Amino acid sequence: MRVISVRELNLFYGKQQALHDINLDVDSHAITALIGPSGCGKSTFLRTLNRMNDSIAHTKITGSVKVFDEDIYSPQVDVEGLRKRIGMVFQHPNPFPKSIYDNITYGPKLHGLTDRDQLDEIVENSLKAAALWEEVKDVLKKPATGLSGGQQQRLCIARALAVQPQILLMDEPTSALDPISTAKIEELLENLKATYTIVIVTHNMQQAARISDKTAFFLNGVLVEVDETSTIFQNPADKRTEDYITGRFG
Ligand SMILES: Nc1ncnc2c1ncn2[C@@H]1O[C@H](COP(=O)(O)OP(=O)(O)OP(=O)(O)O)[C@@H](O)[C@H]1O
Repeated sequence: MRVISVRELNLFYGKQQALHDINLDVDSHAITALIGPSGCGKSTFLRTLNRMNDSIAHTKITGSVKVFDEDIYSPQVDVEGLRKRIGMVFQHPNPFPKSIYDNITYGPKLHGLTDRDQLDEIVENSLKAAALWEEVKDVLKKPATGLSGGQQQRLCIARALAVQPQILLMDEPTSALDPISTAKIEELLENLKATYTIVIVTHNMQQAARISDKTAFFLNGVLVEVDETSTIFQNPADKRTEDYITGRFG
């Protein structure tokens, strides 16, 4: 099933056009990887999917982004509600300077949940889903900032899951992590896709090849090609994709 449908999307930072006529569909319960050289517009595109670009001054968008058939740029859209449905995890783990427990309950409390038992359950379920529960279950009241980088990133994933999103956007979630933490998060994403739809920006082509079902290749703000990941890496249709994945540039 198609969850996100982007049509003729253009994005301008002031006079500079960063995205040109993007058309892309994202399937449910799959991992879609966005790859391409630095500055090609991957992060900009990712931010358009939950309106994170709203907070950047002088940004203009044309075209449409539909999530579950709803145009997310229509004036009636409740942006806070939208971001509850479409969670985001960033490149550098950014836990709040609070306890592990309070990091997870922050979102649910913001949305009005106060029942202690329900909050406890959310903490346990989210940490289990993010494969962190066993490591932290006895130190839930300790500061999140005391965790390792890889644990902090899994905590940020758990925090995103705590408000029960339908879609997870991830902007290079492992680029600041060591290989063991990266492997743990990749394994985690494989498991999460049974429940969530995931769109991930990655600089690491092997990572895209390992974990994603579909891969979209961006170059200079243009979506050059999107296809099954195996096709993109073994038999791309466009010469520019082939040049990039074989390391001829970027
Ligand atoms: N907040 C901003 N204001 C103005 N221009 C921006 C802003 N963010 C990005 N850009 C420009 O838009 C273009 C695309 O940048 P973007 O960060 O989306 O690329 P990227 O592919 O994610 O790059 P990287 O892999 O280096 O993170 C670049 O030319 C960049 O300079």
